[in-house]
Amino acid sequence: MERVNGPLLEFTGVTLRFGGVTALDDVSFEVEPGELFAIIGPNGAGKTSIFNCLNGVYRPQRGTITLDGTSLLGRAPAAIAGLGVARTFQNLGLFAHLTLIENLMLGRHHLMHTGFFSGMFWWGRAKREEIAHRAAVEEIVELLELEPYRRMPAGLLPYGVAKRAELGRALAMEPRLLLLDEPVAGMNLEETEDTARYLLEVRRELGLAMILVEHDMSLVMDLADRVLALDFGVVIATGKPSEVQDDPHVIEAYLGGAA
Ligand SMILES: Nc1ncnc2c1ncn2[C@@H]1O[C@H](COP(=O)(O)OP(=O)(O)OP(=O)(O)O)[C@@H](O)[C@H]1O
Repeated sequence: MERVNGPLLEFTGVTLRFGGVTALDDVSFEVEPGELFAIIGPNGAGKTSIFNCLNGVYRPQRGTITLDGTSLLGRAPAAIAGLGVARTFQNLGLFAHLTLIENLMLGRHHLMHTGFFSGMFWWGRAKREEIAHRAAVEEIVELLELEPYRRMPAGLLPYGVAKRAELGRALAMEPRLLLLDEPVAGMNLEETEDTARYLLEVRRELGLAMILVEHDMSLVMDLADRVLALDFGVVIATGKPSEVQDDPHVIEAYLGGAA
């Protein structure tokens, strides 16, 4: 069911428990189409748990999660990816022995209709499909300025380029919602600035909604349209970056964590 108006993602009243630990406590937020939405919070606040609920790895005990009005609850991760939710990982999720292009082509796997046997019998159709997929991948290579690394095995890519290639693989899925898990973790200042530039470029070119989990506060404040702050699984503030930054609960959560 495709809706014309309203938020792309509705995450409503979600509670997730592990034994005695409440990882998410009645968490609600919405993401609009094309919005860059950031989630911040100290270690253990529940940020990764939100991603894992969104992509079907965890099943919350309470609440609802819908993408364009379609419930994501109870669906397997592959099915949720098929509905248009892509994710990048804190630790790289590329296949080290495959080239950059091959890794990006794998990102399109769920979009391919032609299997091995139908490929044998419907050679023409399979060929046309392959060409269309390659063209889509080449557009991403161009957008992220990855041309010089096309044929390099992913395991040999410099760290910053490998992170960009992972972003490319997620984009190759043609997602409607992209989950970015600490995209600048382990990067130096130059790589961080490059990443910010590429994320803005992706947003401008593709108009894609993104949720960013990130510890680098200046990146969040520069890029995000809105920010949600969590502490011990509870939402303590939601709003524009400047509002959240000045919120006394947020300051308290961060200073408390540092003390
Ligand atoms: N599979 C699990 N089993 C048990 N407890 C878990 C599991 N996953 C998360 N938790 C707990 O849920 C809480 C939230 O963890 P989560 O990883 O979502 O936090 P986070 O904000 O992503 O932290 P970080 O910034 O360190 O990545 C923590 O107390 C964590 O120990």
